[in-house]
Amino acid sequence: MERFEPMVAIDVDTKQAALKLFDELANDTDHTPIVKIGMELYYAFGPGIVREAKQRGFKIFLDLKLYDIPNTVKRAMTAIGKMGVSFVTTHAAGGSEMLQAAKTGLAEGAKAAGCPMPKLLAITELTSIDDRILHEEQHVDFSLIEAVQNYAQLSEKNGLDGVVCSAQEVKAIREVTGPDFLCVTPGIRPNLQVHDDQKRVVTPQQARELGSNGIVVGRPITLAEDPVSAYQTIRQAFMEGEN
Ligand SMILES: O=C(O)c1cc(=O)[nH]c(=O)n1[C@@H]1O[C@H](COP(=O)(O)O)[C@@H](O)[C@H]1O
Repeated sequence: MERFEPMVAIDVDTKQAALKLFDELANDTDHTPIVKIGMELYYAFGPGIVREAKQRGFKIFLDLKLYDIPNTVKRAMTAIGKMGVSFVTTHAAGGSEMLQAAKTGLAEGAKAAGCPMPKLLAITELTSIDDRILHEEQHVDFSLIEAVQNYAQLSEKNGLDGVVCSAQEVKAIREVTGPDFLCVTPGIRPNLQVHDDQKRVVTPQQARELGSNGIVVGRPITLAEDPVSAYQTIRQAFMEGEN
């Protein structure tokens, strides 16, 4: 099973804070994390922040969660495909036509720029959603696990490389998808007693045991007193199964 180095979500509000984290994390050259650039950094600082991360040798997970009509998603993905990033996200809820458009656009952009094709992942149900929100607010009649399984199947059928889900659903996803289909899992909390906006959480060690291909970790690293040491502890638990 393919297991990626942890993906560190650099969700910070200044360029200086982002560059500081890049520099600190780039120093551990034996275990370089994948850097996740999401909406906060990208909307504030644009493609320049992606270049800054690439210059330091990181693989980039550009997490912009595209969700729009197929034509708009295709064109945006074409632009993203030219950026030389390694992972990209869209929402499975956009449906098969949008998912295919995302893949086509991404491939066209990558080809035009001579970049490798990034791995295209679909968000299933955000890890901040629980059964109550799904039923009471979104009026979905299926269980969360069933909804996630459905989105995983839909994504695989439309040629995506994998999904973003909680590690809690990985086993259920593996029952309905092929062995190479990727499950990338945020909602990682080394201390499960900490309650915040994440609802479906597991420890790094549990994510490993549940068969996650890659963990996405933000605040447990970015807000730690020593982010590099927090990263190393989390990495070891996920990659080597030690706490
Ligand atoms: O696409 C994502 O990465 C994502 C999907 C999801 O369902 N839940 C989720 O938390 N994320 C991202 O993963 C990161 C989690 O950060 P922390 O909650 O601070 O560890 C954030 O950057 C989220 O945007």
